[in-house]
This record gives sequence, C-alpha cells and structure tokens, in this order.
Amino acid sequence: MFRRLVPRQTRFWRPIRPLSSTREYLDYQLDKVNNPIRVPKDQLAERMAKIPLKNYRNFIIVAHVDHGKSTLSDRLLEITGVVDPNSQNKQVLDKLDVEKERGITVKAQTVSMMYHYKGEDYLFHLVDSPGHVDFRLEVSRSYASCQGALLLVDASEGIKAQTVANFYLAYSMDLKLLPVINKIDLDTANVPRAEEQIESTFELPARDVVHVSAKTGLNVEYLLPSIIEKIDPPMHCDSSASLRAQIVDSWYDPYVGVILLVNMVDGTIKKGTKIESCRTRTKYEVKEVGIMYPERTPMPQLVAGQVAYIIPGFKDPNEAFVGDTLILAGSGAEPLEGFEEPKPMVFVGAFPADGSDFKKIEESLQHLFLNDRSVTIQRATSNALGQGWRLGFLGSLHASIFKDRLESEHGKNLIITSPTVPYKVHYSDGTEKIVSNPDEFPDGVQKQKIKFFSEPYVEALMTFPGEYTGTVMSLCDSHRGEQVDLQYLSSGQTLIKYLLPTSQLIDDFFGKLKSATRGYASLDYEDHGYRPSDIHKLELLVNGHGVDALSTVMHRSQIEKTARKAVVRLKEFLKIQQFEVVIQAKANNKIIARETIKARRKDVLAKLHAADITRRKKLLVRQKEGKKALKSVGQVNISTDAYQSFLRKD
Ligand SMILES: Nc1nc2c(ncn2[C@@H]2O[C@H](COP(=O)(O)OP(=O)(O)OP(=O)(O)O)[C@@H](O)[C@H]2O)c(=O)[nH]1
Repeated sequence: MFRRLVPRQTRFWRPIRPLSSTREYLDYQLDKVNNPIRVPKDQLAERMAKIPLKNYRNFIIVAHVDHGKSTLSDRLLEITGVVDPNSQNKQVLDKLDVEKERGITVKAQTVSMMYHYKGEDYLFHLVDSPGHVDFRLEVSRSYASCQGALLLVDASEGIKAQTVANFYLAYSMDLKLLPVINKIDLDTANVPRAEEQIESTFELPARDVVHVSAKTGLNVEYLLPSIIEKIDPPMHCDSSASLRAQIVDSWYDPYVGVILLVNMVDGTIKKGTKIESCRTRTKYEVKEVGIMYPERTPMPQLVAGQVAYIIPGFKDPNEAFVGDTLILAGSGAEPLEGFEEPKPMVFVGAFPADGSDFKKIEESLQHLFLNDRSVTIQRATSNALGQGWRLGFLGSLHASIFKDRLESEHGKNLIITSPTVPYKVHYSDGTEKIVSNPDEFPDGVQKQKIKFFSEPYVEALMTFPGEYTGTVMSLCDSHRGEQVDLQYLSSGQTLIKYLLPTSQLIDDFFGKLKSATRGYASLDYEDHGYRPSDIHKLELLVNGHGVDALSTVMHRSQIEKTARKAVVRLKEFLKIQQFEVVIQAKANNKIIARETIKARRKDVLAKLHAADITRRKKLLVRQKEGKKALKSVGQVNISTDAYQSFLRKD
C-alpha cells in the first residue's frame, strides 16, 4: 500500500527537512489525503481572516537569470491551487508583454498563496524577482517585505555571477536562505557539483539543499514544508498598533486609477479607512483592499504581516511614491525607513517624431514610470528634434526594455537617441558638474576653465569555463579594462574581476562576452565611482550645422574609428536630397571625417502615365505627407526614419 503512495518519480526523492525520514514523508502523504493542501477559493476570505501572524511566510525567489524562478513560481501556484495546472497560462507572474516576449522577469511580482499543512492554514507571500543585475534595486526593495529567500541554482550550470551577487544581497538583509537545486531532470544536470559549490561558496550545508525540477514539478511540493520550518514569520509586525503600510510597488489601471502594493507593517486597513501619505501629507479614503491571487482579489481587510494591494482612489501617478509610508489620517505615526533612491547609469533622449504627440507620449511615460520607479524622467529640448525627455536607467538592459515598452506603444512615433553614461566635468575652481546629455558636454572654448573630465567605472565580476580565460582577458583589455582579480575555481571555472568604464559596459559588453565564451559566461557588476579620463565630444554636422541629437561622448582612442563609421552611416540613411549635402564629424574643433551626398531630385511622377489624374494626385499628397515627417537641420531635411535607422544598433 505504501508503494502506491510514493510516486515513481520519487526515485529522485531524498530526505528533505522537515521530511527527514521515510516515516515523516509517509505521514505527510497520508495527512495530504485527509487534509487537502489546497484551500477552496470560496473559503479564501473566511479562512485567511483566521490565520495567525505566526503562520505567515513572506519569501522571495532569487537566482541567476534563467535558472527557473518564474517556472518554479508557476508550480508553487499550481500546487496551492492559485492557478489551474491544466491552464495554458505559463509564467503567470511574468505579466508585462516584454517579459513574455523576452522570457525574462523585469518587475518583481507578488502573489499570495494559502496552504494547509499538519492541520493548520498558512498564508504565503511569494515574490518572483528579476535575475538581471540591472534590476538589483527592484530586488532589494522586494527583500524589505520578506524574511526568507529560496536561492535557486541550475543543476547543469551551477553557481553563476548573479547567484553570488543575489546571495550576498539577501545575506546582508538578514534573510533566511533555503538552497534549491533546479532542473534535475536535465541530462546535463550535475547535482553533486552544484551541491559542492553551494556548500563551499555560501557555507550552506548540502543536506539542506532541496532538489527539484520546476519544469516537471518533481519534488516541488516538498519545498512548502521546508519554507514553513525554515523561514520565520514576520513577527516584528503588529496588527494592534496604529497603521503603517509601506508602498512597495505601484501600477496604473484605466478603470480604478493608481493601485498600490503595500507591505503591512502595523495595523489593519479596509475599504473606507482614511489614510495619509507621510511624504505628501495628502489624505485619501481607501476604495478597495485585497490580495494578488494571482490577479487582484478583494478582501474585507488587510492586517499587519501581509503584502497586498490597496486602491487609494486617485488617478495621478505623480502622487504615488514607492517607499512612502501610509498611516491612519491624522494619527501622526512615525514613517518607516524609505528605500534607496535609484541611481541612473544610462541615459537616452526620447523625442516625438511629430511634436503634436508630446502630451500623449508624456502621459504614457508617466504611466510606465508609475510601474517602474527606477526610471528618471526630465524634460529636454533638442535643436534638431524639438521638445522631448531625457530618461535615466539603471543599466542598458533596463534601458532597452523600457524602450521596447515605449516603442510597442508608440512605434514609429518616437526617436530615441544613443545611450550615454553620466560624465563628470571638474572645473579649475574646484566645482564639478555631471553631464548626462552629450550635447551639453563642453567643447572648444568652453574647455578653458576645465581641469579634467572623469567617467564612471564598474567593478565587473565574470565567471566562465577556464578555456576562455585568454579570450575574455583580451576582450576586457580592448575595452579599456583593468584587471583586479583572477581565480581558478575548483569547478574548472575562472572568476575574474575587472574595472571597466561604464560606457564600455553599456555598449553591449555582455553580448560580446557571451559570444566570446559561446554563451557560457556570466556577468555581474557594481558601481566603482569615477576615474579621470581623456574623453571628448564627437559631433555630427550636416552642411555645417551640428545635429545635437546625434552627439556622443567617448574616449580619445575611439574617436577616429567612430567618426569614420558615423559619417558613412549617416550618408547611407540620408540618401536622397535635393541639393549637395556635406556630412562631417567633429571633435576638439577638428573635422575628423567627411562624406558628401550629391544632389538628386526625386520625381515621384516619373513613371506615371500623363492622363492618370487621380493616381497623380494621390502620389503628390503622399509626398506632401512624407515631408511632414521630416525634421529640418539647416537647409537639410532629415526624416524620422533616417534618425531611427542611424540610432539603431547594427
Ligand atoms: N529542463 C528544465 N528546464 C527548466 C526548468 N525550470 C525552468 N526551465 C526552463 O528554463 C528557462 C528559464 O526559466 P524561467 O523560469 O523563465 O527562468 P527565470 O529565472 O525566471 O528567468 P529570469 O526571470 O529571466 O531571471 C525556461 O525555458 C524554462 O522552461 C527545469 O526544472 N527543467
């Protein structure tokens, strides 16, 4: 009889605390027969209200990119009945289109689960966090509402750079770590090696490691008892104290306006509660409260220890501040400590192709901003492109994802300039200025009062198979890198640390590293401050007029090659003009490269039969419309397409 209770796939099963003996494992299986672990949806509110704080578990899943966080979340949601295992809805927590398209997590998402174990109900709040370094801030904010973390490691890849970085972040925030080895179903899985790495790198005992396959679901259900046993409840929270709820995330819904995800630290909140923002001192009356299950599910009230949503009933995204504390109106309760402010590493300019779209695009930028507080937005003006915005991002993946989100909404209506890093200008009188718009970078006579320039650096940590050591070192050297550390690990991997200019990192350094190591390298980095540098502005001129939106700043060693390439590319995209056009690249008051486009007139009617009047009119109207999409620099009209093609990476 016992044999039937133990599924065949449990040949992979090994003692997992708290099921550390066969006896306990069988008890668990029998208990499950009598007490289903799933809580029926119609009993949710009633049973949730009775769960004591000691039965709450708030945890996050952290791992290197692609090690299976979102897949594991899917399985946990299925086991606890939050989603139907037969539904086609995969990667439930990757909600943004860009996440589904690219298969990566960009936003941390929270979901609640209820679970019945050994005669008691438990309430879990699970956070699926992004793995990529660019989203570190998003991860660290999510940590604030968690007491534990599942540290997921791919059985065939082992520990990678971001596993290490995420481990230290979680460790520094005092989270209880539960090591999990995933993808044990793969032929290439090497569980003993991954265990050995977890033990030697993180000093987490191998006997605590749970082996799972998030894809097939193997062993995933045994993670839930481990979470209960190993991760502490949020005992610092107090539902009898005066309300204090911290805003963890926010997003916009066209029907109900702004929605806030809050970490309930103290007190309770329900529909009709009058709340106050500690930051703006504005008061609101709560319209709805509830949990993410995985969609918004209204509840009669929220209590301390929960991570859940509230609808405060306002529509202006600018009123919501992540990190802000909400208290009972007029209670005077002390605000909670806020979050670290985002520090943008990459900037781009964004301009509407047609100036009349400015208001519409600005509104949608604000909605995107509401959902991604790591972006900074400022209005900016360009001589060539008119009024637009300067956007700041945490890294190049972050920038490219935000750009995708904007482009999918505004398509061809937006021109986005090349990414740049914030450079520093040090003046002779001791003052400093950060310049994040290349066009504002001092040039020519403006340089007289300047002592020197400096540029931001990162300390990059890379891991890859030992055979690529030489290739990676020459890649780093050719990107102005400076070696800091080199270690050969027992697993046959090399770990190196380099100081790299951030400008080099954002120029698809990771892509180059991946192709140099046939996809095996992993990269992590942290800010390393500014270092003096021989940097200059490279300007593109069309018939003697500077095209400010195409200016870039770079190290002296790159100027000549970039200048030659740029004039050829711009010539290619400007193509047909009605008179001769001279394209020049200028740096340090010197023309470095030049191309000329010979005059040519395009006759749209050339191939048309003289009598075909309607067709003739149509073509002339189309030509007129085409001209509207042109932006004029000096006497030369540059089409939106030409800007977009030039600025697109080849
Ligand atoms: N064979 C196998 N594949 C898995 C398993 N778990 C996840 N995968 C696959 O690994 C890939 C990455 O999985 P995700 O769940 O998207 O990984 P992630 O860690 O959420 O990725 P990011 O959010 O981008 O950091 C997908 O193709 C999954 O199908 C597993 O247990 N076995």
